[in-house]
Amino acid sequence: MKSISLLGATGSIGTQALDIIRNNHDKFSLVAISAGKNINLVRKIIKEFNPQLVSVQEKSDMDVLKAEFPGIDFCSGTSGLLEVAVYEKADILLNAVMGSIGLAPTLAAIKEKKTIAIANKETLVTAGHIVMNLARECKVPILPVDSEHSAIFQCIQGEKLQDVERLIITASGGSFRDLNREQLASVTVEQALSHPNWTMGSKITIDSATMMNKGLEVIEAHWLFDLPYEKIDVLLHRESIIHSMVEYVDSSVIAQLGTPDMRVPIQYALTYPERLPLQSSSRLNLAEVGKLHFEEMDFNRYRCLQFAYDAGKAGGTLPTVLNAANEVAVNAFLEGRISFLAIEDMIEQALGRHNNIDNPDLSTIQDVDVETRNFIHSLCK
Ligand SMILES: NC(=O)C1=CN([C@@H]2O[C@H](COP(=O)(O)OP(=O)(O)OC[C@H]3O[C@@H](n4cnc5c(N)ncnc54)[C@H](OP(=O)(O)O)[C@@H]3O)[C@@H](O)[C@H]2O)C=CC1
Ligand SMILES: CC(=O)[C@@H](O)[C@H](O)COP(=O)(O)O
Ligand SMILES: [Mn+2]
Repeated sequence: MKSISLLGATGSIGTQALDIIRNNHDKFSLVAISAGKNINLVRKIIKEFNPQLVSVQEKSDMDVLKAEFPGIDFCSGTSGLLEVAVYEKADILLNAVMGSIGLAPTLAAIKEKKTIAIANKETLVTAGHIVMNLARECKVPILPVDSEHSAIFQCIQGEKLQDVERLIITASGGSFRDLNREQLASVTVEQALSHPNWTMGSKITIDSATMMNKGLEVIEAHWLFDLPYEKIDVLLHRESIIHSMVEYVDSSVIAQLGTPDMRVPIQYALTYPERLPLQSSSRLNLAEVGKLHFEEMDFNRYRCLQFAYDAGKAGGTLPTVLNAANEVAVNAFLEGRISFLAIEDMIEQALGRHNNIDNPDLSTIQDVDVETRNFIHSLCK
């Protein structure tokens, strides 16, 4: 039996993780959860899974829940995320919160020797060197949940890192893959939220449309697999059937395929190194799919991908700026305060004005994160 603490239990990844736990109650127990503001869903989760510790974003919500569920421990805010992350009865932290707010809980859980299953890519983008160094020091595994990284992880099992020629991360192209840059000027939030292949949280769906999601994933891959950016490529693949590939020095390419279903990588991270049958997963039928399509990435069309490669290669605090600027700009777009193309303009401005700091420590990263957010807020006014 593996005991799980789940950050972001009410989200897209969180609820799919609950599905896996629900279908394998003899293998997993959910001991602690965090949520944001979806209190009705928190109530349902408590009633079904009976976690012993629950954190919510707002103290007022916590007080309401405390009165309703006297046998459970509650906490709130950023300190609540930390408490859930280090909960003593948990073996695994599944980090499925959205944004770099997931960094501090991840570091705290690593120090407590929890195995980390990480969906929360922003944490690795903003401070990958700190997370991975600490994980190495504490001998804690960081298991990928992001579909592309899980695919790569599956493709490298039993292989040697020095035999890897390059990673090929696939990209669907997102909601606007058939639009040119002129057409992008007038797209709506509703259109942007309509991903062709995946149903996901709103922030990552916008990232997918700007191609920042792939940029974040390139940086995430750099840290997870310890490979230079020159060995990480992106390939447009409309169907999201090949979740990513690894090319080896002998020219062999190993790919991981499947229908787009995040429960596969979530479950693999939770069961690794074992596999479990996945209930009611739709099986891949390649004869039905018929054709798979591939195209080179156009870095002029998808400027955010170029920003991410540049920031990743430069290192230092630039990835922190990239991520923080993106989080605030995407939120402003979702709230209807800025246009779709303003997202990348603002990120470009934030990167352009930043004096990069080499090998930043945690407090430098936190300062740069706050400073960047303030800058983007000032642009959005
Ligand atoms: N969805 C997907 O298929 C994939 C997602 N990922 C990554 O996984 C992470 C989660 O994505 P996704 O599940 O789509 O996101 P969602 O927006 O669906 O869920 C986010 C979760 O985080 C909670 N949350 C948000 N802000 C706060 C906060 N300030 N304090 C506490 N909790 C908070 C939300 O709570 P509430 O809803 O209660 O407010 C919710 O539980 C992201 O990093 C994303 O990039 C990676 C690969 C695929
Ligand atoms: C499911 C998942 O892992 C997402 O990150 C997905 O990759 C988004 O798809 P695209 O960014 O390729 O559109
Ligand atoms: Mn992904």
